[in-house]
Amino acid sequence: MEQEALTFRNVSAGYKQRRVLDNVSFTVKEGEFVSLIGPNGCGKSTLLKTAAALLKPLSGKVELFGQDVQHIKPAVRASLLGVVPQKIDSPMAFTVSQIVMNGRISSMGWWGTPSSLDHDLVERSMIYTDVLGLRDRFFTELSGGEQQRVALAMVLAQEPKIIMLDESISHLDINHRQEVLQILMNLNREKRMTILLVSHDLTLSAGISDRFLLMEAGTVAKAGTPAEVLEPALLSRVYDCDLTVQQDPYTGYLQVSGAIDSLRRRRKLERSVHVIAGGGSGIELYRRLLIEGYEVTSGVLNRLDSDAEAARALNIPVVLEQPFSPVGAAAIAKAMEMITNADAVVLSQVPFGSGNLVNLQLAEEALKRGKTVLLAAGIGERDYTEGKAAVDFAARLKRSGALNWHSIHELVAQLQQQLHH
Ligand SMILES: Nc1ncnc2c1ncn2[C@@H]1O[C@H](COP(=O)(O)OP(=O)(O)OP(=O)(O)O)[C@@H](O)[C@H]1O
Repeated sequence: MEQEALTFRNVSAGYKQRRVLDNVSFTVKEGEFVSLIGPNGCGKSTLLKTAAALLKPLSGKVELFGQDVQHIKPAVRASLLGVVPQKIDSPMAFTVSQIVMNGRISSMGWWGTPSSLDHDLVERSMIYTDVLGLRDRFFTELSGGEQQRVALAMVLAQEPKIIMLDESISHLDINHRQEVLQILMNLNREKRMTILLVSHDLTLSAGISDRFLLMEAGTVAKAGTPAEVLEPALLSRVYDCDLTVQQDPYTGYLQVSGAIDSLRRRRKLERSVHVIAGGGSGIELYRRLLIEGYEVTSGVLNRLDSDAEAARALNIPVVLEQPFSPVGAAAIAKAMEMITNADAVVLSQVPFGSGNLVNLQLAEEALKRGKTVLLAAGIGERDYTEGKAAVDFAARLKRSGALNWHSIHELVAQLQQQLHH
């Protein structure tokens, strides 16, 4: 049976103020080539740092070849695991060959003298990664792509059993990217080296990986073969945008792409959306609706609300009311005018209290005027009114034809369907 190279058992981990990984469990078997994918900030680098014992789990356990990674001595760990980070900060003026020789330090000790084997491994790694010509240059003076190749050379010189690469091919030109991937695939096939590659190039990764781990907000949303994970509905949800997956009829390779058609088509849509928000819940809606090409209006908002500030910065017309005072008739009339001019009304994930319940009345009026009304789902968790008035209101709105939305991607699709067909 294949040995488990890397195993996360119910691992939660993160930084002082912020828990990032939430009860993550998965296994990478020895000899597998796995791509770790997921949107910016979902926790891929944090996962690698936890695997490399640079971060201690808050709970759960990380095992490297069956041993708790926290209990493995650093020198032994270096013989098992090499990490090519996103970026290396070299504090001192090291030359390229000195940096690559660092990969050997754990096996010879800080004060040890490099043996001829060490020199051979360093030389070979530099040849493989095409950095031999840079050997006497200072690392800090290299380009981003050259630095990435040197970092890989250092890890290759380390001769670990598993290599983890954190977007380490992102700066490489197409030629060097192919070469580095070829090196990784050769090591994987010929030496059964286990590879865990953080990648944003889903198409490329699909062609070279045995399996994908798809992360979403600190959890593993799905693990499986590329075909199992590259599923348009799942990807569109996790990346919160429209993605398509096609299979090349000749090679059988999967290709993931954003909707280029809709990008090319994108122009002013001549449709307007009124957003009812508050407390910062409107900012992402404003951003996405403007990018999609809608005219946006918003309100009623409290004058000091962060959404009011964002709307001002984005030139979005808003109806404002003084803070700490009930919404007055003038503001309500102004908002109603905006709603009458809008094609749709979107309610954000704003919490409701007695002070802003009037916004739900505005939505009700919008429905009466035949507007499309889209309501963020889960109002029950955001209802701070007495007697759950907002929940009752939302139920009434739904009975009158309001639609629910769960993600901005879904909201954009619903608007498209309601307003453009
Ligand atoms: N040193 C740190 N201290 C506090 N928070 C951090 C630290 N490093 C990362 N984070 C936060 O942890 C979350 C996950 O970050 P991480 O770098 O793991 O994401 P990622 O999936 O690798 O993203 P990307 O695709 O952008 O590289 C982010 O919200 C990030 O801001």
